[in-house]
Amino acid sequence: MVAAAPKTFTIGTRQSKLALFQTDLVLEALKKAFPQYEYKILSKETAGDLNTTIALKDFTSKNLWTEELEELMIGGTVDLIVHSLKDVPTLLPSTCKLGPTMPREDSRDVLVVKQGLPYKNLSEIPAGSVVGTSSIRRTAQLARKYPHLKVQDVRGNIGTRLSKLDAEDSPYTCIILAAAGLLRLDLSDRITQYLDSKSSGMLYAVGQGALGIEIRKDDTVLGEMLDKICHQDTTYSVLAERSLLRTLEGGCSAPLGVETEWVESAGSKKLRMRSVVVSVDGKECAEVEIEGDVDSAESAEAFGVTVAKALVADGAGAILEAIQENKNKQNVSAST
Ligand SMILES: NCc1[nH]cc(CCC(=O)O)c1CC(=O)O
Repeated sequence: MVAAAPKTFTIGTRQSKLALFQTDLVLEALKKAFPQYEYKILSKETAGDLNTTIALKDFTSKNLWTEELEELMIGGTVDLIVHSLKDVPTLLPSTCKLGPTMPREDSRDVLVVKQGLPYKNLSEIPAGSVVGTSSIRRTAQLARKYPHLKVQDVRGNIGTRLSKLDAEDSPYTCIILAAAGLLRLDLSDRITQYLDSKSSGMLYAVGQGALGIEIRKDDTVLGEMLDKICHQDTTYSVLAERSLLRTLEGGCSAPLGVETEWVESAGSKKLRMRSVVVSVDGKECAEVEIEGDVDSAESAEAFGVTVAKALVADGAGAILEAIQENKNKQNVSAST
């Protein structure tokens, strides 16, 4: 009798350096916890990778980075997909789900100043300078806190954005990126300033810095395996953040910033969430800071809903509606 070949799990990923690095983190953790199985990687360029000319906010399909890999998973060609959680829509195909996730990298945004320029933080950047970002969240928060700066689109993966910034004829003085990408790619020397509520008033994107590990909904084997390699604090924080985003129905293009941290309060551990919704011109803003008892997936999601309601009570609903109306108008004119 020949022994049966060990079971093989195929991990789907995008092909960017960051995506492959993150996939490797999951692969190594699985290998260590479950050495009896084999693992292989299937990497694929997605629509989001291939189209770098259209501004992100103008894409109509929300599932730019995830859809094609999900189709492979539903078809059985891959068993799990490793995403940047930030790029994963809040609503998934009905047969897919996110599993528990691994420890989060630094979740903050960072300022990266063009090579050779002397500025050490956002407040030192001179009026009229161009900040590169394609994110409506970063644009809106910059307009609110740093109205003297201009914003211009910059697309491409992290390496491409850095070259666009440093090019001699570049229009940019600086760009804003996620710390996580730079840290994971060993580019921390490019970080000029970490941005957060204290240093600059800038909050990060829901899920930023965390991995999204997607599996088939009925795959109890992989679900239990991920339980073994997961980090509960991260899993609960990002469940709360994604529940907030889903409740506001802003989708991935909402000008919504968050900042979550675990704090000791009156002898118990609580999840503190700051959150902001800003109009694109920076003139309107809803902002809250709440602490909640979070000790299960359910209470994490309920906490996200609580924060969303508080934001709406502070005016977030009107800001998001105005953005939606504007989009609808643009779509009508574009299609006639
Ligand atoms: N939207 C692109 C994207 N998706 C994930 C990251 C970085 C890593 C992360 O946030 O997990 C980035 C680049 C960036 O925003 O700088």
